[in-house]
Amino acid sequence: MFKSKSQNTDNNRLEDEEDELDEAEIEELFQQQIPTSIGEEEHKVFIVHPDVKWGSRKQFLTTAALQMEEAVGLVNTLYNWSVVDKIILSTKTPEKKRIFGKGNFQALTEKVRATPGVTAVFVNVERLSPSSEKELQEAWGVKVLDRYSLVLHIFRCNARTKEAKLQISLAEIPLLRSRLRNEAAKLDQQGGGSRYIMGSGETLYEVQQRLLKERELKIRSALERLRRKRHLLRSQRKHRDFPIVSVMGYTNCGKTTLIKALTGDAGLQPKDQLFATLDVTVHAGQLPSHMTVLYVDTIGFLSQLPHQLIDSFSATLEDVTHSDLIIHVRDISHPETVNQKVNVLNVLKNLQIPERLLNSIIEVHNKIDLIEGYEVGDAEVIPISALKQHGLEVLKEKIEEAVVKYTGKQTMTLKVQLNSSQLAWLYKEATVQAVDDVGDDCTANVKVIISQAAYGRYRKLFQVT
Ligand SMILES: Nc1nc2c(ncn2[C@@H]2O[C@H](COP(=O)(O)OP(=O)(O)OP(=O)(O)O)[C@@H](O)[C@H]2O)c(=O)[nH]1
Ligand SMILES: [Mg+2]
Repeated sequence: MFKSKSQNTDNNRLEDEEDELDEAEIEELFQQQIPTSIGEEEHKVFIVHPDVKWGSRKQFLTTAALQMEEAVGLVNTLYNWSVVDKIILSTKTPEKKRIFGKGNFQALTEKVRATPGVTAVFVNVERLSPSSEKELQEAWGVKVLDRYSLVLHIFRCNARTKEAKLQISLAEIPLLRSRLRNEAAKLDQQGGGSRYIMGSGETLYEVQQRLLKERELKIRSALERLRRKRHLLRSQRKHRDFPIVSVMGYTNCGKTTLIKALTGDAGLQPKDQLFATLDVTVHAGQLPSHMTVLYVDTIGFLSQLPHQLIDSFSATLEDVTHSDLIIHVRDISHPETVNQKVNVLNVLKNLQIPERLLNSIIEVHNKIDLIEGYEVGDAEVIPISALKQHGLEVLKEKIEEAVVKYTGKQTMTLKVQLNSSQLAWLYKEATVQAVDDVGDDCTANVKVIISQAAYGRYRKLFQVT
């Protein structure tokens, strides 16, 4: 908790905290290649999507096709990777030890072996147990990946900031732990695993486990410190009273492009790849009445993002629960856009976002430039092209309307007596955006973002009509 008296002290503390975080240490944690990590080599990938049959054949095939498409998208995200072949297999137990039935497994093994150039098989399940990973690897003679290791690899390639790097290092811990357990079991079979290290009273396995635990604690405490810093920034932001608008949606739908278009922030880099944005970043933009709002760029959704990965990244979504408004961006040119919408809304519900905020969602249909004559059926939905900057004025008006509705804040220009305490009061109770036209009569036009309640008090206090 920060109990400093002035903002200045807070700032100093912020810097102190920053110093406590050893940059080199974070880099070391991150660079330490985990044994299962994939490296930078080129891969030609065979994708297997095992799925349990459910509903009608059509329903089954539709969902399986969406998930296969996502799997292909994941592989293509990596610039020197490509898909050589793909297959959907129905299975009874996709998450169990034996994923494939005997017949299926044999047929699959023959197919993989007969595929020229293949260097890896991506089995599209959340996690493979280390033993089945090993078994499949031996049968197919190539690297075997599950969604956890692949998504982690993609995150690793895209991580830029300290927080993202730490979160990835944390997400790797379960992989390291299960690998360690596996190795210990192997050593035990050979009769060496439980031997004590001379004089230490610990076995090798116990030492390794302890080191891993220490690594985890180190990462967690570094993350906690960053998080506290973010809380502080957030409370300072709140104090400034700028409305906060979170921009959310499926990965690659155009969130970053849209924020760039709304704010003109040249530092933003949209990319045609999944998970280009791994950190929550905040960018200021102006609405038609010149009210300043802060747009929060967020990590994109994916229908089957592994749970543990979501856990380590959910903290980054904390900011969203504190926003005033959500914009849900949809890539309307994507063949699975409807399923994607359902998925995003489900994730939002699971994030325990307040009801008020869920009701405030503005749905935006992006990439309309890719569909000739696109028309939305719903008057509440705003069609845009973030890339071509079409529809942005209408969107800004809609955002402003919603901000006023949900926050009670509006932009006003007030005529203020400079020889009274009016201006000081406004600085304290509202957000002063500009002070203009200081004339001879000692008045100024002051542009403020002010809540209805504060404006009521202002009028009463200074007897303004
Ligand atoms: N044709 C077209 N392409 C767009 C439009 N908006 C975004 N794109 C493209 O879509 C790709 C993804 O854009 P981003 O803004 O990085 O998407 P994002 O939602 O931030 O993606 P993640 O950060 O990975 O979740 C880029 O290649 C953009 O140029 C649009 O209106 N029309
Ligand atoms: Mg982005």
